Amino acid sequence: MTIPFPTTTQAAEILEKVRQARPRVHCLMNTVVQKFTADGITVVGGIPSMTTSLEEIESFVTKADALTINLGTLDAERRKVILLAVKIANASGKPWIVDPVHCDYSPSRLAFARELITLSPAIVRGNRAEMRLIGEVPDAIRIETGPVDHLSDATRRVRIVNGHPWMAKVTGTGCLSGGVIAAFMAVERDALAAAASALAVTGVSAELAASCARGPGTFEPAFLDALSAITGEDIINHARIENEQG
Ligand SMILES: Nc1ncnc2c1ncn2[C@@H]1O[C@H](COP(=O)(O)OP(=O)(O)OP(=O)(O)O)[C@@H](O)[C@H]1O
Ligand SMILES: Cc1ncsc1CCO
Ligand SMILES: [Mg+2]
Repeated sequence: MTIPFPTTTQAAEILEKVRQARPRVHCLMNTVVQKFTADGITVVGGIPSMTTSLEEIESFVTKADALTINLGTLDAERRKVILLAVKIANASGKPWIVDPVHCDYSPSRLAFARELITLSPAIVRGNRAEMRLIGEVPDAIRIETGPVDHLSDATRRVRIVNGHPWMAKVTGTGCLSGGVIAAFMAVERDALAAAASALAVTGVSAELAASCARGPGTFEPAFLDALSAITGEDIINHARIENEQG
């Protein structure tokens, strides 16, 4: 029998650590889902900051515990601020995750995503179409989300089977997961355990939320309510964290 990695008990413990430590997460988030992402980080127990100002990014990243970079609304100014933020995060040992949103729509965005991947992110997360183009990421954890989330590093493969189809009907649940994963990475050095736990927490929260929502519109606030209220026991009872072989 293979032992699930991380166990549901470990996932519950990492969530509790987030709630105790209240990590600061700086987000270079697309303009579409800034509020939703900030709310997701807040209700799970972290403290978000969102500025994209070139003059201020050094101070914000220095004060943050982790960084999330999202390419959803990329322009020339954002490219500059992202590269500076990454430099500061790397120099100060802060973990960061990149979400290559819509890299499948634009060759220049794909090239920028690939450039970022050479700069040592802890994690690259995208949806199926995006990660198909990104391919392997030998020096980072690769996460492809969807009905089942697939996570891998050089030696381990994990899948998270939780979630609900309404997650795909609310814009930004993937972007939000980047913020939540960053909060979990801030308190757990093993980034694969952190990310698997974060996705189990969002997936189980979505299931609990869907049971009292009527559709995607009422699901969105119910999801934030569930992320706020979820207990360690909910995770132990409902998380489906599975090892993948090979
Ligand atoms: N059909 C589904 N069933 C269960 N969970 C799902 C389903 N589709 C997506 N999810 C969950 O929704 C979240 C977002 O995944 P998705 O792959 O849709 O990201 P995305 O396309 O990058 O989203 P966005 O760009 O809108 O932020 C993940 O946590 C994933 O597990
Ligand atoms: C729809 C959309 N466009 C740019 S970012 C974003 C949010 C989800 O990826
Ligand atoms: Mg996305």
